[in-house]
Amino acid sequence: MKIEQVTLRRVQVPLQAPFETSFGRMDRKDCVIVSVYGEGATGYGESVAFAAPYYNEETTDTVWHMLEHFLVPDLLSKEVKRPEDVSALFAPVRRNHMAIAAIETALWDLHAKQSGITLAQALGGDKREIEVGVSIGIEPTVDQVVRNVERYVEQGYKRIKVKIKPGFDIRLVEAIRKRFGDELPLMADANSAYTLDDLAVLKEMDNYKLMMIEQPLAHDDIIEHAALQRELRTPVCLDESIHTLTDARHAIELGSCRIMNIKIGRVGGLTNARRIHDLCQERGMPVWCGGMLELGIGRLHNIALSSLSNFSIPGDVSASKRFWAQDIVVPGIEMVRPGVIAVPAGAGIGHEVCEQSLERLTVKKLTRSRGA
Ligand SMILES: O=C(O)CCC(=O)C1=CC=C[C@@H](O)[C@@H]1C(=O)O
Ligand SMILES: [Mg+2]
Repeated sequence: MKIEQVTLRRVQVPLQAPFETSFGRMDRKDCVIVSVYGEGATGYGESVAFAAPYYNEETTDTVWHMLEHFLVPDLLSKEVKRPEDVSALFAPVRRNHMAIAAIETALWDLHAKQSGITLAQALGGDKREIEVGVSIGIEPTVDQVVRNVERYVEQGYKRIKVKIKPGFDIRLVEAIRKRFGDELPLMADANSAYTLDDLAVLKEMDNYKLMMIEQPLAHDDIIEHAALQRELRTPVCLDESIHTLTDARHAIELGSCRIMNIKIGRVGGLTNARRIHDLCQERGMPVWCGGMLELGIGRLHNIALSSLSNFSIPGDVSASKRFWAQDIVVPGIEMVRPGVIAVPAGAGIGHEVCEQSLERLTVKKLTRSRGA
């Protein structure tokens, strides 16, 4: 692969409406867009770290720092044959997975474009369409969340995920079941808000036929999740706890979960995401693709990844209008039928990136060239 230049842009975009989880409330996206240039093509990546370190330890500032001082200089001083080599190139770097993923995903896009194939094909995905779900934040009242669920059910989303926290859990799922019945594919995401002292509440969740409960316990735990899973009929799904292929293997072997959420950023890029997908497939564990309130670039990477066959549960891969008045990709991401998004047929991520919108949203920019 020829890589001649890299540009970093920090962009800030308001969300259509604030998004609240057990760890806080967000009202804008603040991320780094990476453009890598080579042989007349441009590959794009998008960092998924948030501005503050409450989902994981990375932030937009740490991502920028890692890219500027370590990852971009490293990449521009070495030869990379295939995007898979990037994981090996950055293997000596401890953690900072979201910074690594921001540039690794851009290289996958560049590689697919230089090869004239779709990103899904480059990854080995064969689905033409994917079923999608939506993630709904915490609101001041249960009624407001129920109204939001109604809106997204009407839009056809195939799976509804609601955010829960202690005191805003049983009442919520009970109200949703009462309004929509047991057939609605429903799950809850706790973002690590509980401990084993809350076992009674978590066991009560078993009464509501949830598809799964996501990351109920500590962000860095797989031991207590295994103990919890033994107590619950509802499958536990791990999100925050899985950073590496080894974490995934340990969680499977310990019985810490029955479903895995794969986020490209959390695991350091598409190569590792695919490895975890393959391992879960071998071990009979279904996976789905988690979202991080991405703009179009990140969403298109998620769509390509979701084209792999073991992504058998609809992921958090909602359409552009879920979060954005106007996306940075053209066309924006839309459903082709209720709850279904087409895997793009164009080379790489398959949609154009609107460079004008990017420039307008950019608050900081840096360009580095090979040999400069
Ligand atoms: O991007 C989406 O559509 C879903 C967003 C979402 O549910 C999450 C984003 C970021 C952090 C968390 O709150 C949560 C998750 O944990 O999966
Ligand atoms: Mg989650």
